[in-house]
This record gives sequence, C-alpha cells and structure tokens, in this order.
Amino acid sequence: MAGRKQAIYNGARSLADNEHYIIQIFDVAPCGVLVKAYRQSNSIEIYMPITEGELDKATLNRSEKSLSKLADSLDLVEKGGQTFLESSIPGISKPKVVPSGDGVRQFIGRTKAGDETLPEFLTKALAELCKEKPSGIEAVRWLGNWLLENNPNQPRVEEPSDEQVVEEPVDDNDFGGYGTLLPNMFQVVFVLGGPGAGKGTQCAKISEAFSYVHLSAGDLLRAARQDPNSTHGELINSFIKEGKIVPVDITIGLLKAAMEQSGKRHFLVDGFPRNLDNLDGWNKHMSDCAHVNFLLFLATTEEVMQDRILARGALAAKAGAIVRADDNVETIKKRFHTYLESTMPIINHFKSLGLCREVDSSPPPDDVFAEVAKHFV
Ligand SMILES: Nc1ncnc2c1ncn2[C@@H]1O[C@H](COP(=O)(O)OP(=O)(O)OP(=O)(O)O)[C@@H](O)[C@H]1O
Ligand SMILES: O=c1ccn([C@@H]2O[C@H](COP(=O)(O)O)[C@@H](O)[C@H]2O)c(=O)[nH]1
Repeated sequence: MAGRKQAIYNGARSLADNEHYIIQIFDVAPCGVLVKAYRQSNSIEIYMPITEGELDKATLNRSEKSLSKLADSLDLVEKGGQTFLESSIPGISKPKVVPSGDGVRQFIGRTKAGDETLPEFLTKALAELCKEKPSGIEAVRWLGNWLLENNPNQPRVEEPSDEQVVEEPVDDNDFGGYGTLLPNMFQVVFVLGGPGAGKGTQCAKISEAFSYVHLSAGDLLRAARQDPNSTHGELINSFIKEGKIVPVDITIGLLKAAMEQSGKRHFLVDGFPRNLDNLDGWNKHMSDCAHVNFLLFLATTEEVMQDRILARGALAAKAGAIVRADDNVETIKKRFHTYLESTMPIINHFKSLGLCREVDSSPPPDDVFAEVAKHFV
C-alpha cells in the first residue's frame, strides 16, 4: 500500500544507528497512518503502523505540523533481536515483539487454560476426540463443541466483572506495569509503606470499592504460623518477632496458593515485596502468571507509624484480643530498621521504573482513601 499511495509527509534524518533514513508517512484512513523509514545505505525499510486511536491519544492529526512532530519523535529501538521504529510521543504504543520460531512454542507453552497450560488442555481435547471417534466434518464439529464447553476461560455468570477483563484483548502499552501482561494473568498492585502506615486499612477500602482481593503477606504468614500442618511455624514466628523478613519461598508459596484458590484475577498484595530477595522470588516464581500494574506507596512519618502501632496494640489488649507479637516498642524499632534498609530500596526501584504511586497516609483514613482511589479509577 505504501508503495502505491502518495506519502502525506516526506522527510529525512539520521536515527539511532547514525544511518541516514528517508521518513515517509502514508495516510491509511480509516485505520490510521503508516510510517516508513527507508535506510539509504542498504535499502532496508522499517514500517510502523499508527492507529486512529493512538493519533487521538497523542493529539496528532494529519496537518504538516503534526506529521513533522511525529517524524521528529521517531527513533530505532532493538527488542528481541529485532529493530523497530518507536515514537517518544505519549499515546503512541511501543513496539511489541511478536513471538516467532521457538518463541511461539514458549508463548503457547506458558499460556494458561485454567489450571492447565494450553498444550495440556488441547491434548486433553484430542484425547477425548479419539475416545468418541467421530468421522469427517463431525470430528471437527465435535472438537469445536468440546473446546467451547470445556474452555476454562469462558465467561462465568458468577464472575462477570473479573471475567470481562480477562476476555478483553489486553494492550501492554496502554497498561504499562511490571512484567508482561498476557490474557488470564493475575493482575497485582503491590502495597508498601512502613509498619503501621495504614496499608491494611487502605487495602480494605480499595478491595471494597474496586473489587480487588486483599492479600496481606503478613496475615498469611501469621496464619501459617498457627497452622499445625505448616512446617515453617517456628521459623516464621522467630522472624516476625525480630522484625526480619521471612525467606521468600515461604511467602510466595502462601501468596500464590491464596491467589489460585480465590478464583479471582485482581489482587492487592499488601506488605510485599519487602526486600530484594522478595522481588527476585516474585520475578522467578510469578512473572509468568502475574503482572504488577503498579506499586502503591503509603508514606508517613516514623512518629505517626509508631503511635498507630502502639494504639493498635493497646486497643487489642483492652478488648481482650490477641496483641500482635511485633506491636511493641522493641520490635517496632527493628521493623523500622528493616523497612528503611530493605524495603525503601524496593520502593525506590519502582519509582525509577515510573511505577510507584505515592500517597501521604498521615491524614485520617477517609481522606487518605480519597487520594488512593484516584489511582484505581
Ligand atoms: N489514616 C489513619 N489515621 C489514623 N489511624 C490510622 C490510619 N490508618 C490506619 N490507622 C490505624 O493505625 C493502625 C495501623 O493501621 P494498619 O493496620 O492499616 O497499618 P499497616 O500498615 O497495615 O500496619 P502493619 O504493617 O503493622 O501491618 C490501625 O490501628 C489503624 O486503625
Ligand atoms: O512479605 C512479608 C510480609 C511480612 N513479613 C513479616 O511479617 C511481619 C509483619 O508484617 P505486616 O505486613 O506488618 O503485617 C513483618 O515485620 C515481617 O517480619 C515478611 O517476612 N514478609
């Protein structure tokens, strides 16, 4: 199409490889525009389609000024061993690596169909087909019906809002976030802040207002500590009393099991990842099944946090409830130390990725929530 159509923009410039390129933009309305960069030295052409939606988001039109701005914003990027054109204008999607060759096999291999991978699901379907032995076109019809009936990803009546999201095509670029977002993945917001910053309080409000499942890593560890079947009870106990961070394999095991058992897709992971070991463990065990949308950071002073924790302990004691083993001045000091030394670098890491949403959690709970909610709408 680009070859036969008249370009609506023609220009020339050097790109990141210091080679000279002819840049042309073709109008392919109503689909959008097509950018072509032609490397003169070896006649290589690189194309970049831009949809009408992206043009709208980027507030670009087909005027000479807009097209020139678009052409000036382009550069080359390398992804997955391929060279793409990329625009620095917000609203225009970043190029995606389309799996090919062995990448296709890996992509299909890790795509989930319920609790199974896609190849496992398809193997089961073919095994059922062999048992039934329909012939001719009937075999195709039978297999189609079986896949439709047994597809674990089809919308379920009891989960309309979550499933609706799962069914929609997901655009990683619109979404941003940490890790690759594939259909059916868990979607996660990490919630961090110092001890007593109000993470649990805000998570309760978010989960109520926005249908997220609240998973507190601390609560899961405390529950596992009490579980007579858990082999880690004593270890967890000693780590919590010392304000130290429990080895990640234990915490990830609890988080992953809770996510899978919930049958839901959207989670607030409260109080995790608390250190580099936690983040590495997450990347190792969860990156193929979970996408982190952003990190919510509840920030307040050490004084406020200490007052809140001590008040929480006093209130529990007064009510005859169990006082947390770490809600005492001695352990609070150790928890602050761990927070500053190990957790702040994780928060700063997410800041550097542009994925940290910070809210001052010093005001009363409802005022904090009014700010927090802005990040979820
Ligand atoms: N904005 C707020 N203003 C006043 N008190 C608050 C506020 N947010 C939470 N609290 C109170 O402070 C105490 C600690 O809050 P919360 O349990 O939500 O914090 P947390 O960050 O989850 O703590 P931890 O890390 O110790 O689990 C609770 O008693 C809670 O009721
Ligand atoms: O990922 C985690 C979360 C928590 N811990 C330990 O539990 C306590 C209490 O956690 P809260 O989030 O404040 O309820 C924390 O001090 C750690 O000792 C953990 O090890 N890993």
